[in-house]
Amino acid sequence: MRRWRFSKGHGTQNDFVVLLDRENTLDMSDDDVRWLCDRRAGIGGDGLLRAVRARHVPEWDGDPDLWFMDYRNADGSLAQMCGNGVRVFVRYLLDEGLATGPDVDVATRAGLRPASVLADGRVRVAMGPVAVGDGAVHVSTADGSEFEATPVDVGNPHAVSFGPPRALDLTRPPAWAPATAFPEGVNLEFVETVGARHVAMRVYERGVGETRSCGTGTVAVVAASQARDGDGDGTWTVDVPGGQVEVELADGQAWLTGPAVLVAYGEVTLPNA
Ligand SMILES: N[C@@H](CCC[C@H](N)C(=O)O)C(=O)O
Repeated sequence: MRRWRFSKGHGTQNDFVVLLDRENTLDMSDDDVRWLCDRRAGIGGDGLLRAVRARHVPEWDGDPDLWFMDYRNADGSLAQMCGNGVRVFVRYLLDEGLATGPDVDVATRAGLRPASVLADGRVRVAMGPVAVGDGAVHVSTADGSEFEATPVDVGNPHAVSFGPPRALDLTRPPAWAPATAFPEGVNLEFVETVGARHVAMRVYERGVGETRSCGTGTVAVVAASQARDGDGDGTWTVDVPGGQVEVELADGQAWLTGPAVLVAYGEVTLPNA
């Protein structure tokens, strides 16, 4: 019988199961991830964060003593980065006494992500470089809406469509073309302007479906908006269905600030493999 301790947390209602696997002994399968993230049969979450010492991760060549955030989407797939996940991960490490704050460096598949807990409890993460791609990708949603989306790389792939997102049908996966633009899939954001440096968005996440927030998606949306408007560097407010975050852009680098909440600790018995 496999019985694992877990936590459950969220960042602007993008929610995660969190597991501690210090010495990489859990032997977690993709089926385990899917079951843990299942909202009816398991615990439920948009994704899973496994905390493992970086020395056990072959693709990590930085400080081996850091905590590595092994992020999985709810469908079991790996992703390079998760902006809301990093904030929740930092909150988890601090609450569990696994790191000391207010500054915590997190190793991810997209590289090092230095984070700081602010006086108001929010977590600010250095998200690294953001690259807005040339050209456009065609995106269409289930209700028949059509967009020319801007590709943006935030360590993971995004395509940002401009137009009021409220009425879009995101219960079914949007289509995008050409397929060669994103051979490993893409996260799709739909954004509208609310005011000066203030936008609202919805997102359809690769490996998950529509979620109530996506941290890397908010960064992609701000970078695409800045490029479109020819705006200078600065701080933007992004409304998502699950709350609000701040994104700062300066010299092609981004910082993401938002809440990180842990709501439960427990023990879970996994079904037999
Ligand atoms: N929700 C995350 C992004 C998670 C990964 C994404 N679905 C992908 O596959 O790239 C965030 O907050 O950034």
